[in-house]
Amino acid sequence: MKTAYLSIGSNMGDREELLKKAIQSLAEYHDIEIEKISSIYETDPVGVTDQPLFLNLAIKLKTTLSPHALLSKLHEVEEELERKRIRKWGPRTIDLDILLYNGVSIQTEVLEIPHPRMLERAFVLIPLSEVAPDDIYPGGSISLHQVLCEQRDKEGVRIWKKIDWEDAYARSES
Ligand SMILES: Nc1ncnc2c1ncn2[C@@H]1O[C@H](COP(=O)(O)OP(=O)(O)OP(=O)(O)O)[C@@H](O)[C@H]1O
Ligand SMILES: Nc1nc2c(c(=O)[nH]1)N=C(CO)CN2
Repeated sequence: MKTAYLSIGSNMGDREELLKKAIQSLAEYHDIEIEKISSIYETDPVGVTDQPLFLNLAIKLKTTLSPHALLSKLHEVEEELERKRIRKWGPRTIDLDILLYNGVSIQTEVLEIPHPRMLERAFVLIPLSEVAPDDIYPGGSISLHQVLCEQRDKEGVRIWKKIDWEDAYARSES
């Protein structure tokens, strides 16, 4: 089993419901085991700023899938949730990104790990530090917690809801 970290975001439609559905779809897949889910954060849009606020979270999972197979699974979930992408960095119902995968570095046309923009994004690092405080950023020797401490711009990211995810699953299954 390999360990991977994902970032999930939504800023269109019922944002919380879409995040939950994405996690549920991943959890139902036999090659993926979800280990940890961060709180939900409400975040100011980065890049294209004239768009609605996002909800963002991070998850830690174990998987037998290769990085490319995991990416295909994420694309499937995005399609299932009728991801609409109106413009680059613009509003979307759901966005799933691979941040880290088992300490490896990958640079291909379709997949880059670590995610190339993760270190600049407080909306990624703050949730990620909840689920991966002791993990080491690939190629370096500092932990993600230290990476976060060194990141100066933590503005525009507010905790929105702490969810007891076990409870949330138990309710949706009953
Ligand atoms: N680590 C990664 N996780 C997810 N997709 C990736 C990754 N590296 C490269 N990609 C590629 O990026 C493509 C475009 O992704 P997407 O449309 O979600 O970008 P974006 O969310 O608008 O911007 P950003 O990449 O800055 O988050 C995907 O189809 C995928 O092939
Ligand atoms: N706050 C926030 N801003 C963004 C986000 C996101 O998930 N949250 N995703 C983007 C493209 O991946 C661009 N900008």
